[in-house]
Amino acid sequence: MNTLDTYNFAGKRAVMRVDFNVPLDKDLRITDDTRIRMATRSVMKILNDGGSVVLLSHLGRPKGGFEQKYSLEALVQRLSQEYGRAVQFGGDVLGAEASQQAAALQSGEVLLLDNVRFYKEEEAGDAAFAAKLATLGNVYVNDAFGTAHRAHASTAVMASSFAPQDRVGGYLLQSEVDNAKKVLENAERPFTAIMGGAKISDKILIIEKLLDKVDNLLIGGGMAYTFAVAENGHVGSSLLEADKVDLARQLIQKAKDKGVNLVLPGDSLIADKFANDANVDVASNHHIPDGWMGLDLGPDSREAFAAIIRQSKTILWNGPMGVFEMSNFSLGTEFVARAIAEATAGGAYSLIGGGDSAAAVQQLGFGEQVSYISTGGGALLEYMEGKELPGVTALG
Ligand SMILES: Nc1ncnc2c1ncn2[C@@H]1O[C@H](COP(=O)(O)OP(=O)(O)OP(=O)(O)O)[C@@H](O)[C@H]1O
Ligand SMILES: O=C(O)[C@H](O)COP(=O)(O)O
Repeated sequence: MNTLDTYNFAGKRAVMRVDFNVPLDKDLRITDDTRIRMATRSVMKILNDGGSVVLLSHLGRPKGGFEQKYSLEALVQRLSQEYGRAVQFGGDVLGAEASQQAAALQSGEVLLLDNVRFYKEEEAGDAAFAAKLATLGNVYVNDAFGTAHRAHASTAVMASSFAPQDRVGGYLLQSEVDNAKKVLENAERPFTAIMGGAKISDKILIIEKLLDKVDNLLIGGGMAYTFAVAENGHVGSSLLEADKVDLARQLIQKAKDKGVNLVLPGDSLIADKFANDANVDVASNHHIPDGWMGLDLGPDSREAFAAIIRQSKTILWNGPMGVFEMSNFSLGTEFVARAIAEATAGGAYSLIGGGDSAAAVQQLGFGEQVSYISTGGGALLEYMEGKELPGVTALG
């Protein structure tokens, strides 16, 4: 892959795919700007070389066609502040204004175009659409790691409109791949993976893959209750994927066969409704009363999880341990985050992936105390599953 450091952008106009799919509140204010900040080094390298930049991104999942709530216009001010110059907004990616503004860019200038997903052709990976996007610049830079698992027009297909030497991987893309490789290929032992979040169905492939790699696999969050049922537990009204119980049973058996220490929570904080002001109690994960649901790790499990994490040398974490958005059910996630920070201070390598776990680590103030927080959710998991990332492959 060509890297930014080996390319001189003086006099060049880079069309750069970034993943600025950042969360916005109802007033269209950015609530987490991590993905913006993480791409800044790449943008500044091009500008400092004397090049100009045309930024392409998606935001959310529009139906195809303009929708204000998915417009990247909401980012212009933040980007201008980030790059220390007025970022121009060119609107519709295929509009006349966009191509005129792109053509008129001077050295050191930045143009942001609107959401590429306002065209259905983006997600379809349409070749003609991709070729039009490619006319916006004379060198293609992809720094959109978070979207590298999508074979879309702007993330992969348009690369082929450029000569191989003019397809460049950005710093973020490169460092994400390097960090993921470190865990996949050179993990120091004990290697512990912590999986949480809502659903097993999203994470089956990664769990299976990890069983070949890790010493400890800790499973928390909503998906733990399907495993509890697989062990003949009673989980009340906790989150349950009834059609995945057999699969959970198979994963438990596979872990045994492979000698992996699969750890399920022994207890949970249970609530009588899905709300922060619910009545709360503690129960064994196998004996949750009817009408109650497990919303966080219980006191024994959070200690047990933390103890294993503290003794680990490589740690991969994806998905919160409970409904951490509600303050009364965030303690399990906080224990895990703190234990990871402690292990990291003691020399362990820790990689955090997934939008919610990354947000949790930042919110709890441990952002600076882990080795790497990935900007990828699905992209990181797919890479870890051993799948090729089209966004990376397209760069050659
Ligand atoms: N016990 C539980 N019951 C219900 N929901 C839960 C439970 N534990 C965690 N969750 C929910 O799971 C959600 C996160 O799951 P998800 O699988 O999306 O995590 P992620 O992989 O970190 O995030 P992303 O998909 O954004 O990358 C959170 O909203 C959290 O409230
Ligand atoms: O947030 C993400 O994971 C990326 O921006 C990809 O978004 P998508 O899942 O809508 O393709």
